[in-house]
Amino acid sequence: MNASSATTGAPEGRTQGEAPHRSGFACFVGRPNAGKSTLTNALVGTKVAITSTRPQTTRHTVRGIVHRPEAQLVLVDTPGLHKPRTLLGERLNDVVRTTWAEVDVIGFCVPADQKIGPGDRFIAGELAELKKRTPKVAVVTKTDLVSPEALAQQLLAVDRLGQELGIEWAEIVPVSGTEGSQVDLLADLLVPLLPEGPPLYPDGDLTDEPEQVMVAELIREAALEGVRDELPHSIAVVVEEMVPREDRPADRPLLDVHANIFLERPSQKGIVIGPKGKRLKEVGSASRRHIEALLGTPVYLDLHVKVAKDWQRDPKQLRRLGF
Ligand SMILES: Nc1nc2c(ncn2[C@@H]2O[C@H](COP(=O)(O)OP(=O)(O)OP(=O)(O)O)[C@@H](O)[C@H]2O)c(=O)[nH]1
Repeated sequence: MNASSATTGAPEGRTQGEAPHRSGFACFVGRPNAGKSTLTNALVGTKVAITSTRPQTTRHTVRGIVHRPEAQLVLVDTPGLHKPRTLLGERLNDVVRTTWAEVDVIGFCVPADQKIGPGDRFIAGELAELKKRTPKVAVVTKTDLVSPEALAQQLLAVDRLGQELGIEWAEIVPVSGTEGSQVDLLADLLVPLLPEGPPLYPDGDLTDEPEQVMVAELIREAALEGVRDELPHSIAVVVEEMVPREDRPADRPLLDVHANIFLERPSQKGIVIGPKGKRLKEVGSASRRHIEALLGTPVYLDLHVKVAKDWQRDPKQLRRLGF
């Protein structure tokens, strides 16, 4: 495809074909809780990646797509890289490294409100080792939490970190995902780092993640809300079926969603289900609202809690649960 046919809708004042259309993949890396998912959502403008106040909740590679007249930026949201303790941990790290090797630009996220620590160094060290000369942009996140002076210090610290490790940051950009501040600027800076090429996805697509996986993530997010620290890594959600209810009038459709919440141990059931099933009901209604918003249709959600013993350590179970 030539450049001009891909730049339809170019802003006024720019003739078509002046700037070539660019498209490609970007991913944000950084320690758990660095604000990667929030930033992805802010860039895409809708809730696609899963955020949580708990670390390491993003398990699936969720892509958000930023559509611009002159460019298409596909965001690949990777799980936090961490020292593997279980088979699942190892797989997650493999997923992260594979993702890094495939993208056109990498955003290294460091929260503005925390000193650069061993976690950041570990990841930056891995980035420095990357064989491919993929451009790397340092993103200082959560700028709304700090004073301008503290932010300036953090920008300098990130610059120094790059020099120490031999990483040449293509840009160093401060942003706030929650406030949306400088998010557009970040997109503006990422776009020129993408290769020339036609759009990779149809206009209007926000993500190519299968709907069922996104629905499962929404349920998992609701199930994690407010539970003890030991649970997050023990919960997996599988959507077994999503079917439109038959015999519904065309103007009042209903989607039946059947999903299982898998836990590692029977003792965890009580936490998720709650007294007289109260918590599970709350999980159901909270996630149903999000699913309805995502899919734009009323949903009947049928949730079951099951125990899949030690699923994190069992390759067969991991595959069945989609890892
Ligand atoms: N104040 C403020 N909080 C933020 C901002 N970005 C993220 N947060 C919060 O920081 C926490 C972690 O954000 P996430 O976006 O889930 O972080 P993540 O890097 O994707 O985390 P993992 O999935 O664990 O790797 C959440 O509680 C967010 O609400 C920001 O710009 N400002």
